[in-house]
Order: sequence, then structure tokens, then C-alpha cells
Amino acid sequence: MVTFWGGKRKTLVTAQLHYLFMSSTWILPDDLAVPDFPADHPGPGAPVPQHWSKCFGCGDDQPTGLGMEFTTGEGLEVIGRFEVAKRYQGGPGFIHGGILMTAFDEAQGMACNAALRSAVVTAHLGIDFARPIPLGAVLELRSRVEGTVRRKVYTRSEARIVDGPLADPDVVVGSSYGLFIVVGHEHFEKGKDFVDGMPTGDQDISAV
Ligand SMILES: CCCCCCCCCCCCCC(=O)SCCNC(=O)CCNC(=O)[C@H](O)C(C)(C)COP(=O)(O)OP(=O)(O)OC[C@H]1O[C@@H](n2cnc3c(N)ncnc32)[C@H](O)[C@@H]1OP(=O)(O)O
Repeated sequence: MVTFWGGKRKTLVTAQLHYLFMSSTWILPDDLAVPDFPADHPGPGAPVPQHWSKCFGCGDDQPTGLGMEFTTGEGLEVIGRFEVAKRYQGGPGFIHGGILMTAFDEAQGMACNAALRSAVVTAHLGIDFARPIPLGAVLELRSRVEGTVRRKVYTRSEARIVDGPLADPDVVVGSSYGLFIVVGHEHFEKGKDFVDGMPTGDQDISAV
């Protein structure tokens, strides 16, 4: 077992090294607070709208993006899906690792937004790539908030192939832990000078 401090902000990461399998675990703080279940939560299976139509992860006005679609899961879980298009290729026939990381980033951000009804940005993200993911696979990412400490939001997510090549809903093909920070609307004010279009959705950042 190897323990190290990751990033300049000292996120404690413990990497467990095994002969056949490598995974990392994230040490959660002792004073973690579990968020209350929102009173107006729609229950499992409800669509979760895109947060910004130009978003590379979920926007429907971003032709090269992942086009992830989200629904609510059990409890505070959020379920995201997308198909691994040919343009997301890294090694021959398989997904590029950065694309999977983008999907986790999006999915865990959406989980924060659904649980806390607050805007968040990613501060730290860690990924375990457990299995190669072929082009054409439909990935399902189940994400949730594990708890908060002040503005810090601790999240986890697992990905499975649920349709297409190598589909097996019992096999976790990748997992992720992430620290998100709750920010105010002023955080996005700085981006308004650079944005490339007008918002088209109710929750679009530039509309807030
Ligand atoms: C309606 C709106 C809808 C919105 C939809 C949202 C859905 C989103 C879906 C989209 C998904 C895609 C999302 C994207 O891709 S977001 C794009 C990628 N992320 C960014 O661009 C973020 C860039 N970074 C920043 O802007 C600032 O650094 C932030 C805002 C993150 C913090 O700067 P700020 O000055 O505000 O706060 P602070 O410095 O006092 O820090 C506060 C606390 O956090 C702790 N800390 C900070 N960093 C780290 C770290 N790396 N490891 C460990 N800890 C860290 C820090 O120690 C402190 O802890 P404590 O002192 O309390 O103990």
C-alpha cells in the first residue's frame, strides 16, 4: 500500500497495489455531513435537465460533445448514459481515457447539483480504469454525493457497459472519486465574455 498527498491542496489518496488489479481509495473526512434529501425530489427515473446547452458533457447545442442524458436514481443517486462514439477513440477500438474522465466529471457534477441544488466546480478528480471500453458501448454512470464539509462536496461514481459490445451490467469498467466546490453565480460571470452563444435551457449558467 502506498499513501501520498495528491495535488497542491493535499488531497489524501491511498493507492492499493495488487498483483492483478490496481485501485485507489479515497479517505473521506471524519466531519462529513450527509445532505438532507430534497423535499421536492421527484423520485427515481425522472429526467435531470442539462445544466448548460453548450456543455461538452450534457449540452444538446454542442455537436462534438458527449450528449450525456441523466435521470434520478435511488436516493440521491444520479444516472448518466452516453454511447462511446468513434470520435472518442484512444487506443485502437477503445475509448480515450480522458473522455471517460470527462464523463465522470459531468456525472459527479450533476449529482452535486441534484443533491444540493447549488452550482459546483470540480477541484479534484481521481479515476480507476478497470476494463477497456469498446467503441459503440453504452456506458451508464451512477454517481452520488457522499457528503459535504463546508463548501466541499465529496462524490463517487461507477461506470458499467449496459448495452452494445462487451455489455455486462455486473462489471464495473471504471470508477471515480471527486471533490467539488460550491460556488456562487459570480464564478461564472467571468466566463460571460468568452461564451459562444446564447443559453437555450432553463438551467443554463449564463441565465442565472
Ligand atoms: C444553476 C446552476 C447549475 C450549475 C450546474 C452544476 C453542474 C455541474 C456539472 C458540470 C461538471 C463539470 C464541472 C467542471 O468541469 S468545472 C471546470 C473545472 N474546474 C475549475 O475550473 C475550477 C477551477 N478552480 C477554482 O475556480 C477554485 O480553485 C475553486 C472554486 C475550486 C476553489 O477556490 P475558492 O477560492 O472558491 O475556495 P478555496 O480555495 O477557499 O477552497 C475551498 C475549500 O476547498 C478546498 N480545496 C480547493 N481545491 C482543492 C483541491 N484541488 N483539493 C483539495 N481541496 C481543495 C480548500 O482547501 C478549502 O477547504 P477548507 O478550507 O474549507 O477546508
